[in-house]
Amino acid sequence: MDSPVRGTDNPRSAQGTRDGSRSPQRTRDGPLRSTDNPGSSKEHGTLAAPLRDAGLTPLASGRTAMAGALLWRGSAPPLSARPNMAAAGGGRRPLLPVPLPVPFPVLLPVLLAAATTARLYRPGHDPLTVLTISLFADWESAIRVGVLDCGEEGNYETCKEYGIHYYPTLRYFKAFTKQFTTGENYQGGDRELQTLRQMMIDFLQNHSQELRPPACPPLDPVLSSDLPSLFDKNSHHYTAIVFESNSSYVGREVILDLIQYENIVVRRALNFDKAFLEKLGVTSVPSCYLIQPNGSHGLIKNLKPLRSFFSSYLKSLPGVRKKLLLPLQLPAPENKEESTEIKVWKEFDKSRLYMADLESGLHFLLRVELATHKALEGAELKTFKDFVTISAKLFPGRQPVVKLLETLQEWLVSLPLDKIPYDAILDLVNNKMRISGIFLPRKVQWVGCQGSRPELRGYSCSLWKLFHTLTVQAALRPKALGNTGLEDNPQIVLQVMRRYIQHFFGCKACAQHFEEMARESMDSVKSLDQAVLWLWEKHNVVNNRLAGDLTEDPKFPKVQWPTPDICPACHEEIKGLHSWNEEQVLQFLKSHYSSENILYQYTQSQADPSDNEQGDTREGKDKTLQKNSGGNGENKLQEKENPGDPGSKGLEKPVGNPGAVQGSGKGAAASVSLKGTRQAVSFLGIGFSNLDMSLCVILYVASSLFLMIMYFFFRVRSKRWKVKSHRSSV
Ligand SMILES: Cc1cc2nc3c(=O)[nH]c(=O)nc-3n(C[C@H](O)[C@H](O)[C@H](O)COP(=O)(O)OP(=O)(O)OC[C@H]3O[C@@H](n4cnc5c(N)ncnc54)[C@H](O)[C@@H]3O)c2cc1C
Repeated sequence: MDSPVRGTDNPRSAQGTRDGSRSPQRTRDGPLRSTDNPGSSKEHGTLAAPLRDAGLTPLASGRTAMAGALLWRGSAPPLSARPNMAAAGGGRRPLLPVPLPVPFPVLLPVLLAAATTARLYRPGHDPLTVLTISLFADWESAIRVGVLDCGEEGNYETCKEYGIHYYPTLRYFKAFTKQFTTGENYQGGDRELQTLRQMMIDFLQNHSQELRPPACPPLDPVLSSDLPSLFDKNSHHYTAIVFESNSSYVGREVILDLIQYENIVVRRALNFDKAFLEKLGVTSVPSCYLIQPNGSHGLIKNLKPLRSFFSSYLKSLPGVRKKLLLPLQLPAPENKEESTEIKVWKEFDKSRLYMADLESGLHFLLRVELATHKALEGAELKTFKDFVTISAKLFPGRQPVVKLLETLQEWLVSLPLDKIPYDAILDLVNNKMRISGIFLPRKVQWVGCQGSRPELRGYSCSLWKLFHTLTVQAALRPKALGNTGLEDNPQIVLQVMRRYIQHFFGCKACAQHFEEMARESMDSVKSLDQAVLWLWEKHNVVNNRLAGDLTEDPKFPKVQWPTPDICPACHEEIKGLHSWNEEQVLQFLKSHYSSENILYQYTQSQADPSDNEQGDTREGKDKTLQKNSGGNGENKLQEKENPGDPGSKGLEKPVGNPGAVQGSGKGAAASVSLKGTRQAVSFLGIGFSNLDMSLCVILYVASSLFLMIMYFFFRVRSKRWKVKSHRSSV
């Protein structure tokens, strides 16, 4: 048999030909190439399995992760990455987000990859999901990878707690971390798989010796002086030594690839001791030298000097086996929720605008995207205020939603603070003050924005629709922004959108692209009509760029919009070339994004029992967990109860009056300092928190005391006066 190992019995007599040194190889191979992780295809028939295998047990299952080492609290690569995964992984099923918290103490190092269902990342650029797969297989006893989907309702609070603003975000948690921490941010320049692997190795190596995870073998190179001891004939296992340059990661990757295998020890050595290397016949690096259990040894030849080649060769050695690990407690398959979601398809008319999409977008924006910011100040606060102002004035929504926006706007205007904790805003959005007549549905209900898979479309679609609607409304009602300080600026909606995307939109790459377009031509917009057309045109530029991209929903291909079937007059042909009739396009946009074109089907009514308790997501967390364990989401519940119920389109009239709203604005202002209040007492339709009640009591006691003091003061005075007048009369 032609073994690639050319044995020599004595390393000191080993000869080698000098064929020039090779620089360390860094694999640029695709993350899912079978050679990258030979075991992966077998071990990861589905992507759900690796997560469960890794002990990343969904909290919903109520079970703990393996050895209690790890629990994840939230989810994932932009679910955006999921379709990519499926494509890149040759039919692998999408990775499931792991809706679990990182528990403290953390026993093993953990890499948390947070992302969102906003799925705004291009396939090749988001290796996180891929990373989790390739690492789960072999590195898991040294480091685990968890994926948190910040677009998942049950994870909103976690993402906020961990301060995840952009996607994907990578956080490291060192082993044996006892106290709660939001982890170390990965600040790396790119998110290429190879870079991430190397970052993880650096992270492991930076663990202090005593905090190094027990299963993590030494990653430092063997000293030249210690090398001869590795040739000890009495060892009963293989010893592989990867000779490499100082900057190479191949050795460490191979070490980690083999940690779950018995009968083999992998070490790395640097190529400093040239004379010794020569004796071993090592003429180039990286090279892999193998010492057999019987003491014979030699350089492994005919192998490409790549990590994957070294690893798979070593794993295939006779007697080298994967260690038997204790079977994990596997949770029940988690996917029910998603598959149910996909099945319940809502029929819709693509020529209409659905309020459910706009409200769901607002809900996501206010309760998820912005809520990950602990406080707003400076430019962010200004952007938020302006966004709320234009929405309050222009959003063609149901009365309770508009009232909510108006209340929020008045409250923001009335607050003389430079910095506002976002929790205070959320209290108002969640109507903690129980102000009658204000209400924003708390659920995502995509209709015209639903995707053929849950990770497609959704929020980013609704955000486009929201801003198109706002530009059109501004053009249709030019006086709407009067007295707001934002009037007389035809670019105002676009500018607010630009700043919103810049400061808050989770997809940084998208924000960058949008900013480039804005810088290029937004200044040229001179009228409200031009603003409508500018956004339409730029949206089509984005559509064009993303056409054929894996983020594209096959059921909703990226096309130049509006298509001839919904607006034939928008299209013209001049000398055989397509051209837009912009006048017609403007008319079409003004009609498409007008109030008259909005359908209220599938909107959630205030009477929805699940919305009666408008607690914040912290309060909802327990409920969410219960919900998750039930395996079905609220969406589905609602769909069952209200499958496109036209009755739900009722435009709820606000129950309260303007006064109530005004008063509540002040009440909400007080809530800035009312963090932590939980229970509320309802009186005359207005909610009072415990703190409110305590303040009332204090005020009551204080005024009673004041009255008593005044009483005694005047009594004493009048006595004195009587005595005085008595004396004078005597
Ligand atoms: C500001 C911004 C920038 C983005 N940049 C990127 C990026 O760089 N890379 C990336 O991968 N993703 C980006 N996205 C996301 C991407 O544009 C889509 O939103 C996402 O892929 C979902 O696509 P969709 O099929 O739902 O249609 P979307 O493009 O989201 O469109 C939503 C709906 O708007 C209507 N519409 C379509 N075109 C127009 C138009 N020209 N004018 C008016 N209405 C229209 C249609 O009814 C369509 O269904 C960005 C999103 C936003 C909001």
